[in-house]
Amino acid sequence: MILTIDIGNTRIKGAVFEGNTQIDAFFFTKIDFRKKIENILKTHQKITHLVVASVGNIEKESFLGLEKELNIHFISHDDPFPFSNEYETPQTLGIDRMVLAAGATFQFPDQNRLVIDAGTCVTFDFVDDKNTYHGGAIAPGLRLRYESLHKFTAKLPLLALESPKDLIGNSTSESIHSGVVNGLVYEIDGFIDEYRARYLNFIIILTGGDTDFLAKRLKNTIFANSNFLLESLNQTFQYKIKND
Ligand SMILES: Nc1ncnc2c1ncn2[C@@H]1O[C@H](COP(=O)(O)OP(=O)(O)O)[C@@H](O)[C@H]1O
Ligand SMILES: CC(C)(COP(=O)(O)O)[C@@H](O)C(=O)NCCC(=O)O
Ligand SMILES: [K+]
Repeated sequence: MILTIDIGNTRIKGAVFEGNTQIDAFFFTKIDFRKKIENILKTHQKITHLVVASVGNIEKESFLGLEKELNIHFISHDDPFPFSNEYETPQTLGIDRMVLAAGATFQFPDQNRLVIDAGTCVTFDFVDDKNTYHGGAIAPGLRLRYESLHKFTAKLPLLALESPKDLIGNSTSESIHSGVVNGLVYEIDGFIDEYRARYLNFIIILTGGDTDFLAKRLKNTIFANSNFLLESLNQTFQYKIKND
């Protein structure tokens, strides 16, 4: 069994896989991280491998000692990936984005794919039907937009995510909700339309912490799967084992 861990800039997510079947899932905070891992290992004693994709600031030291019981692998740029990479700066490409591109390649063969990950940042990643990775976009995520409006102004309050009542915000709060939520929804739909002008057909996968909130508000048809990164991490590791 494999314990996959995705360390993002907001949250740490984990899932246990037996082959391709997910049998458990977790959220961690930085503080309870180590203890929680130890508990998971106790609950699932058949875990032999720990596979980590990190763009956050938990360092390898947090895993110290676990390598006695487990085979630990940090996914890196040097691992085999199922696409050819045309990013001009492949060494600075986020490992999470590489894993998402790999998952899209495995799960949706022989087609153009656009992966949208609505996490701390909203990332767009495009892999074409010849399995060439092109890159995409990095934009601020929902929570980050609320926080930046507050942080970089004198008068704007910090609000929790809420559905705007209308397009036209009739108060400070409603104006912020409209600007953040409607703004991001139009932005994502706008990006998809521009991709469609270049590539007639492609499938769209939406993932990340804001998946469910955004999915129902987009006009485009997408595959919504908030678990896509962890599934892709499991598949990327299995691909590595086969190709090593
Ligand atoms: N419990 C939660 N804590 C923080 N953010 C959450 C939570 N539930 C949903 N979210 C949303 O998830 C987004 C962060 O997504 P996530 O996939 O966890 O980010 P990352 O992978 O960058 O750590 C935020 O924009 C926020 O709106
Ligand atoms: C863009 C990101 C910050 C997204 O992180 P996340 O929202 O998943 O926490 C991460 O993929 C990253 O650090 N990328 C490096 C730059 C790049 O991908 O080109
Ligand atoms: K992201």
